[in-house]
Amino acid sequence: MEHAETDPYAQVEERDYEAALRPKTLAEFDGQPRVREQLALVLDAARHRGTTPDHVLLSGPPGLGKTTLAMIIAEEMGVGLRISSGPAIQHAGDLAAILSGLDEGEVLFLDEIHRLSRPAEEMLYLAMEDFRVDVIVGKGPGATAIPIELPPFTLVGATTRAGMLPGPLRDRFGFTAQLDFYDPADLSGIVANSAGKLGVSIHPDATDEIARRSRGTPRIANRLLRRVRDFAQVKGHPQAHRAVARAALELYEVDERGLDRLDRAVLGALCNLFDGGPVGLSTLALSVGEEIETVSEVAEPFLIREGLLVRTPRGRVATRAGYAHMGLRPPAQNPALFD
Ligand SMILES: Nc1ncnc2c1ncn2[C@@H]1O[C@H](COP(=O)(O)OP(=O)(O)OP(=O)(O)O)[C@@H](O)[C@H]1O
Repeated sequence: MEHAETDPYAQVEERDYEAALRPKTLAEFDGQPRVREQLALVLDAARHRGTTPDHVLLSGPPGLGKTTLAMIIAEEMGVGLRISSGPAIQHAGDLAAILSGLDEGEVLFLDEIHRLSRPAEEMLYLAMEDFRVDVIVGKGPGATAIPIELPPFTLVGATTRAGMLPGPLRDRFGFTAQLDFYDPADLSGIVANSAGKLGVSIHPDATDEIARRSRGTPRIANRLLRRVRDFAQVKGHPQAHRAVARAALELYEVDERGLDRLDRAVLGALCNLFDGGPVGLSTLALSVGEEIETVSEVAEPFLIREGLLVRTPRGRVATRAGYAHMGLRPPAQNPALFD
């Protein structure tokens, strides 16, 4: 999903780094106060009733803490966690195997749940509602459905696109949370905590600088912290202060507002190649050599939120602020441009 690291060794390192920094409990989870409070209530209610918590749907852009929250739910309930994802489950049989292997009370985390195949999705309806799956044996008129009882479990589904989930699936989640981008103060706290876990000495000015450039996303904040830490170490600064953070982030092409290479490429292409638009998503993605999903789910939500780009029915359009940010002058006559 994320575009930054493509080297497999770097990916493993990145995963270990993320795992080391993941908050383990709800109390350690910074930001998203509403979601935290609501989720705490869902978990408390389940503890009171002595049942498994309701199924939970988490939606929001990548890197905001969906996987982390799934892990926290299992940790807080003192149960095991199984992890899979929509694209990994090709056939309904794959899902039946996962479900029937669950232990009582376990949490099943399904990432990218909007990408489940139709038969798997239908199997999930029954599993979520009645803790049962019907396994079809045989073909044609002789086929029979063998019901398999499942232990009660909690499904935690994650999606970057809640709108793409079919209604019947969405309706079967007892609790739905939309994760929002984090504000800089929360991100600054996350960076300070992460620095503490890593034993990195960092000045609050530098955590603020990192937070401001992290696009509202903890994953990016932690990643930028790593760049700043490396830079400070290599250049021999015992403490990372603001100037060190700025120099490190400039080196890695993260600008003042947090736009990275991909964001600038998308916005630059929109302004320079397409006169500000409107242009279709697939053409725009092609022009920057990226997957459509990467552009629409990683770059665009941030550019839209910053008021630099707008999605219209006719395609993507740059705003005047977008032009200004790229240091470009908007074309005199493009009636489609937004203010
Ligand atoms: N609220 C938070 N407080 C502290 N750290 C956080 C928080 N949310 C996320 N993180 C950190 O950000 C990183 C990414 O989080 P996570 O993997 O949970 O995101 P995600 O929403 O599941 O992303 P994706 O959709 O790409 O899988 C992790 O290292 C995690 O520790």
